[in-house]
Amino acid sequence: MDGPLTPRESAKFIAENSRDVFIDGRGVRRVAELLLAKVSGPELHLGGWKALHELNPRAADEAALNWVFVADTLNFSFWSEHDERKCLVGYRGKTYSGYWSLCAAVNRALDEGIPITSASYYATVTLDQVQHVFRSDTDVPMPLIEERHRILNETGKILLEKFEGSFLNCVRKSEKSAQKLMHLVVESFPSYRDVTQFEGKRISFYKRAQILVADTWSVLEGKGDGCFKDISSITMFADYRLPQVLVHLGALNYSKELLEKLLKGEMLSYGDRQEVEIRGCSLWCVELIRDCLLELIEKKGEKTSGEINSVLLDYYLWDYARDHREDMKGIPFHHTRCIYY
Ligand SMILES: Nc1nc2c(c(CN[C@H]3C=C[C@H](O)[C@@H]3O)cn2[C@@H]2O[C@H](COP(=O)(O)O)[C@@H](O)[C@H]2O)c(=O)[nH]1
Repeated sequence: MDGPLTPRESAKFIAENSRDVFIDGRGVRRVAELLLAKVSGPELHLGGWKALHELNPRAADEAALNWVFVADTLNFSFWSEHDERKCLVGYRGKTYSGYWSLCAAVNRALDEGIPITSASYYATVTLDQVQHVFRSDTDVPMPLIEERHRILNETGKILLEKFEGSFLNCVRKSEKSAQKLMHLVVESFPSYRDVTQFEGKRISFYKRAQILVADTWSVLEGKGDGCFKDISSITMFADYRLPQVLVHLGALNYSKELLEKLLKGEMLSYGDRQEVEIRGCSLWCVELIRDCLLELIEKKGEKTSGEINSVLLDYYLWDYARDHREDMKGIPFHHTRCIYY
């Protein structure tokens, strides 16, 4: 049986058939112009992954790669039903929420001597131990903690069986191809199979597999085993934050019916038509923003600090969403509880 459409093909197909989510061409251009001012700065540069985020590893070694692998294996579903009551993790004097609460908990465990990034540990870690490692400072636990436990055991066992317990071996098998690494991860680890249906076609987003490839490229600083010649074929990562920021910036719009549903906080299930349209149109929107930005760079002869690709645009927009949480309060994000994003 043929595989699903690639994430990029999926996004194009969804955007062409979407009924409740729309890309705004003027908004795309406005975002590209916002980004043009940043192309020579640190935010749109590979080095930003370490320079701008204190919780990310500083090193570019096997241990740092195993850190990235665990973080991206658990990189899903941090949103809470009531924003004022959520999981928080205090680490080295700062309090972290959302995705960063996961990273803070991983670093806290390592500081406590718990080898949470070692497959030989998490392949058989117990639920109690996982609840301890990812404990919250509030009475709201990290969402889907049982699923996280199941996925750690499953993923750890496979990493031990197929890759001698080291994600570096998985990276090396991909021979410096981002696409090969993405597909090797999806084939090897079931929890990364972010695939669903739309209008009778099998489509893929591979959100966690793509961000794993991107974070591998970043932690290895684009050098050695992380020198992916095709990193620009990786698309943005279809999560629940990027749609929110794209709507906030005017590049994406929802139908009245969908907006009302989201404002009420109604849940969408993984694979629902509207959930797929939100993810697919967001992905395609970032591809169009990238195309427009590359045109502007060409036209204006802007100096860039390296190759501009969808990975760096995604990182920038995700960080922008984090930094503009207050301004975005009125823009709902879609609530889907799943292990894929
Ligand atoms: N599209 C996209 N989605 C991303 C990320 C990241 C973390 N990457 C950072 C780490 C190092 C790099 O420097 C990146 O800045 C997490 N997520 C997703 O967001 C959601 C969590 O959001 P909140 O509840 O607000 O924390 C959840 O679905 C999670 O899977 C990204 O980069 N892009």
